[in-house]
Amino acid sequence: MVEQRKPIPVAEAVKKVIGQAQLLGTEMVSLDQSYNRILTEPIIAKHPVPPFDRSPYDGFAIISKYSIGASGDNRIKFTVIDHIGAGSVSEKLLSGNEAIRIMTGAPLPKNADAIVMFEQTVESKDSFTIRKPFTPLENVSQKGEDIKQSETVIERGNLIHPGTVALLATFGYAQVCVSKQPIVGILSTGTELLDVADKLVPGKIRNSNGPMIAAQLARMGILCKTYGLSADKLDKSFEIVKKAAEETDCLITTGGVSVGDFDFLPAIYERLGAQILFNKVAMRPGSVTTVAVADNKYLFGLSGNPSACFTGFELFVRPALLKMMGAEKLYLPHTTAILGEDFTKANPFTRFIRAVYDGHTIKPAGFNKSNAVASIAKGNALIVLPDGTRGFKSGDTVDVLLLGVEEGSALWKIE
Ligand SMILES: Nc1nc2c(c(=O)[nH]1)N[C@H]1C(S)=C(S)[C@@H](COP(=O)(O)OP(=O)(O)OC[C@H]3O[C@@H](n4cnc5c(N)ncnc54)[C@H](O)[C@@H]3O)O[C@H]1N2
Ligand code: MOO
Ligand SMILES: [Mg+2]
Repeated sequence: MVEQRKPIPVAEAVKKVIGQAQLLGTEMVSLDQSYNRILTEPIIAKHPVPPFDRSPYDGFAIISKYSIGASGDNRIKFTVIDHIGAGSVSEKLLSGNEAIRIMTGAPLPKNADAIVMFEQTVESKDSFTIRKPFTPLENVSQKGEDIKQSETVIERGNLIHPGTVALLATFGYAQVCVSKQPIVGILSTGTELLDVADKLVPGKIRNSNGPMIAAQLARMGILCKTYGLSADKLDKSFEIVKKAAEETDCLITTGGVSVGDFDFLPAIYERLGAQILFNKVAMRPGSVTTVAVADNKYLFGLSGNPSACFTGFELFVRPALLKMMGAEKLYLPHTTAILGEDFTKANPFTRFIRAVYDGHTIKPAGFNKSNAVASIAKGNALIVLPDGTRGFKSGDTVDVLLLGVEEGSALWKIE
């Protein structure tokens, strides 16, 4: 008799998975190695930004009150007494209608309080005239206008992206405290599997799941240990899984999780004494996705079917690894979009359809069965259709999860 499995809703499955995450420690990395890592402490402003009042334009620094009364009919003249570029400080004090020629980024001279852009002047040798009055602080980039001293600019748990790198550099973080990364193993199970470089022979296919998952991890900045291929032999597979689980924080297997005669992952989990969090999710593809925990380590039993495998990674593995790294934004960013074509197939389970999203409209990325490969390659998003009996029409608004976005969302929006 085939085993009857009880499907649980996707949201519940996600919750169960992230509930098991064991926090990894922290480590220091150099700033140039910090991209894509998770900050373990907030970035607090060590000084104001900018650190001094400065000129945002190429022009002249003046004392604004000496420009009062300037107009087209009454041009006021200023005499230039010094000349500075960014990186230099003028030691001169202005008096009356004196000005300092100043370039963008240079600090405002001591008693100047306004900047006149070159375009606002008529220049002669060592002097210029203006035709409008300037107010105090006009055209001045003020100290702290971007960031106040001691302000928490970025909270801990955020991903370090190029903007974060710029901020860290601004405050002089040559070393950055980030969370350690999980050691993740990948094992592709299936007697039918060949290596990428192998020639096709009858009944066999090349392993596409292993390299795909390695790339999904790489997209998160995580390296992996590859355990290669394992034929569907219970004892042998058990030994490899046991060893791989010992050597990693998280082992991702693909294939062998369903109810087939050669689907041995359920038996392997049992032999390991692993706690099964679930072995059926009310979703398509990936309904047979199984997640277990043994010795505080994750065992992700992703389906062998490529689209199911891909989806299982994005929905479950990704947030779990991010949670282990102390990240706050665990989930694929959610949006809604207009369905660009009919999708009439009814859904007994929540359906995740690999799709092409152009920022407004979204369309399924072609052949969309669980065993499809092309749609994974073509898609940049997942359409999420709720369970129910009706199909969906072109023009309907649908839920969308975005793929490949650097930083995730703190909220899970799918039931
Ligand atoms: N009687 C039932 N049969 C099946 C059920 C079920 O509920 N009752 N579930 C179906 C669903 S849904 C899926 S999905 C698959 C899941 O199967 P497994 O996770 O056990 O995976 P395999 O049987 O090992 O392989 C499935 C399919 O994927 C191909 N595959 C496997 N590994 C790779 C790889 N590394 N690269 C590329 N392709 C791979 C494999 O050759 C099979 O074609 O079970 C259904 N059956
Ligand atoms: O797990 Mo299967 O992918 O639902 O089709
Ligand atoms: Mg199977």
